[in-house]
Amino acid sequence: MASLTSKKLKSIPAEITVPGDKSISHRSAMFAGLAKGTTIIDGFLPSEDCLCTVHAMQALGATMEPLEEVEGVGLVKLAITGNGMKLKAPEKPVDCGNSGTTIRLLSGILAGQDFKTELFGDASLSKRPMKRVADPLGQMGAKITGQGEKICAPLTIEGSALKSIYYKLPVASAQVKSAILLAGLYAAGKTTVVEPVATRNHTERLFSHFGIKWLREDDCVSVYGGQEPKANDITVPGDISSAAFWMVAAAASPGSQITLKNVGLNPTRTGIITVLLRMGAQVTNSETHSEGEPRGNITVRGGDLNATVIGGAEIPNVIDELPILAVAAALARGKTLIRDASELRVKETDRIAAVASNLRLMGVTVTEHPDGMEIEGGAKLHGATLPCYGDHRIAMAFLVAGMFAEGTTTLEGAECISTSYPGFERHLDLFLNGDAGARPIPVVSSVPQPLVDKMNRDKS
Ligand SMILES: O=C(O)C1=C[C@@H](OP(=O)(O)O)[C@@H](O)[C@H](O)C1
Ligand SMILES: C=C(OP(=O)(O)O)C(=O)O
Repeated sequence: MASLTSKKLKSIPAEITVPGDKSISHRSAMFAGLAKGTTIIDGFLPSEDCLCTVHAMQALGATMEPLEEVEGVGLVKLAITGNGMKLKAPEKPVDCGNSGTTIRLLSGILAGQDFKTELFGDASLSKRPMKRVADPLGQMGAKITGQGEKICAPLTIEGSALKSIYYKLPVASAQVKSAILLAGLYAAGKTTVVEPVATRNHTERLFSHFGIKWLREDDCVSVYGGQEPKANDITVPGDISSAAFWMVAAAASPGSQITLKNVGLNPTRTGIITVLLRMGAQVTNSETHSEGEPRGNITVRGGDLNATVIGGAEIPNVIDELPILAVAAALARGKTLIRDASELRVKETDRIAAVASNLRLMGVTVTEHPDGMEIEGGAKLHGATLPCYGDHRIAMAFLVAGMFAEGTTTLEGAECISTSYPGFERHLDLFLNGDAGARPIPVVSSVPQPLVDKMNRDKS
């Protein structure tokens, strides 16, 4: 198993451009595969998770042409050609890898097909609850079966002619909301999802981009069935959830400054900026583009961080950033409380238990609660050999923690980082060793044949 090592940080680079947004890349590939005609996706995130979505859409009848690759990162520009909303039955079970977004959103799309599909994933995905999508999609008329009470993968999805529903989400989840809205496109009439707390709205924004009408009234999001996405080229902004690691590294380094270039600034995702500001970092953003998915540069100036409380309606907005915010809390003065975040227990691993255990191994006092944790900031961190629990966000968060610890910190099983951040190691190196060893990242515009073969592998 690959391990990655971190040590005291040498310098904060002036600028970093993180790869494309994961949520938007998944959805772009799905919508493009449902549209008749060709959509060019630029700034695509070629992470393991998003490639699973591309392979799935290929297995369901869409075609994909690779257009541009960045060395050490992967395919960042591709063309997807769909044949409309009616997909082709796949020849074999569809592999969703480690990706909750892939399996849950695809379930919504497959609920409206006239065939049966099997979806499976890796050991981590197979433990995550799919009942949250099986229940509403079942009410719409699809037949979804899975393993045990939580209806875990492998799932079988037997699509049918769907009926629309009015559904109150029992948990704040953009994946569940999106699965229902996607199924709503296949249902007669108006499908409405009521959110207990607002979650990321990329599906809605992409509906607009692909010409699908939807409406938001208070806490309700609705879509009418019978609409079909229209192919429309898209440029994906950088992922604020990936930028978060470097934002915290800079925020906790008084006197330093970093600019994260071309990051998505959708207000349903920028909670990390609010939290870091509250903790005492200086954070500014300059929006360069406000249509569709807003984007721009984020500049963080480090300072002495103070403890805070993170909870309530803020949680869905920082859900994937909580591991690295817990690291920020360990570096801050005072006791930070994270609450209302029990959803962290059903991610790639139990992120409350994993963060608490790894922080303790580095010398931090942490009290675990069912829905969060209390972190005593200000202790001197010491390096340690830590597990990732197969979770990319745990791996990256603790490699950043290692930059503030005495000695070295080793994350075992760090290959899981490719789930969301190809090229992470090269960026980490800029912090640990400075610019000296860095090479410019070449863009290869004609994609090498082995990659073309790899990308087309699942078509057969
Ligand atoms: O819709 C999405 O793209 C996502 C929603 C969130 O999950 P939940 O919907 O389970 O909260 C988030 O944790 C995940 O990384 C991506
Ligand atoms: C939870 C995550 O993703 P997913 O649910 O798509 O596996 C994540 O990226 O942190």
